Amino acid sequence: MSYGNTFPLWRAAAGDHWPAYTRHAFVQGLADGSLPRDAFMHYLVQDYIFLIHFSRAWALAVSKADTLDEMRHCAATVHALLNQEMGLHVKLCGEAGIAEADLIAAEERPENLAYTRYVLDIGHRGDFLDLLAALAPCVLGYGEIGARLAASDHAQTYAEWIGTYGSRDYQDLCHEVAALIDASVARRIGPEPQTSPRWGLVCERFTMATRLEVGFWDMGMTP
Ligand SMILES: Cc1ncc(C[n+]2csc(CCO)c2C)c(N)n1
Repeated sequence: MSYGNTFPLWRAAAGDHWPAYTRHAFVQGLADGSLPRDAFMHYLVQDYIFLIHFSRAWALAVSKADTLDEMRHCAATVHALLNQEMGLHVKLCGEAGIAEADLIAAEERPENLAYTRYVLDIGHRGDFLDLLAALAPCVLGYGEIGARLAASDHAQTYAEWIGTYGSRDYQDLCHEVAALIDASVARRIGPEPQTSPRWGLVCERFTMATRLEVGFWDMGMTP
């Protein structure tokens, strides 16, 4: 299973960093239910802050876009993040006795800050495609993880999380983002992107964001 044409190339360019992210011990713990509850709650609190800054990055993509189609897609993502995806965090944290005010007041961990500010920095100094390359591991990595875990014989402990990212809706979104990436590559680099001097740099953005995802899971395991 894969998403589009560009993503498999970027994923291959990331080498061992990709499985270090998608097959991390944190992910294994979600699948078999062995992840300690306090690690999961700590991850969710940090991820709430992560999503705030990620929304800012997608909003930056709206202003970096060249076409209305790109603008519409990115604006819809900002809306979905702020008004839907963060709701899962508020709900799961609420069930554990953590109020939304506590989420907003939580102290951001450096690994979290490093990741989102890296993406924002790439977005500020690069173009739309640079920004998409830095955003892609987040969206498509969770898509891969969700699809794999949902299709496996997973424990019920974290079934809601697995169900969110393994869902048809989320998988459809991943295919849409992959199509957005493919169109953006064709538009900005051309039909043979791998021969362009830009290609290596774009792969670097993707790889660094992948490494920062590994750091985020590591952080999740140390509440
Ligand atoms: C550390 C971390 N990485 C990825 C995601 C997943 N995610 C973040 S934003 C978004 C929607 C579109 O960008 C998705 C799927 C997460 N929640 N936390």
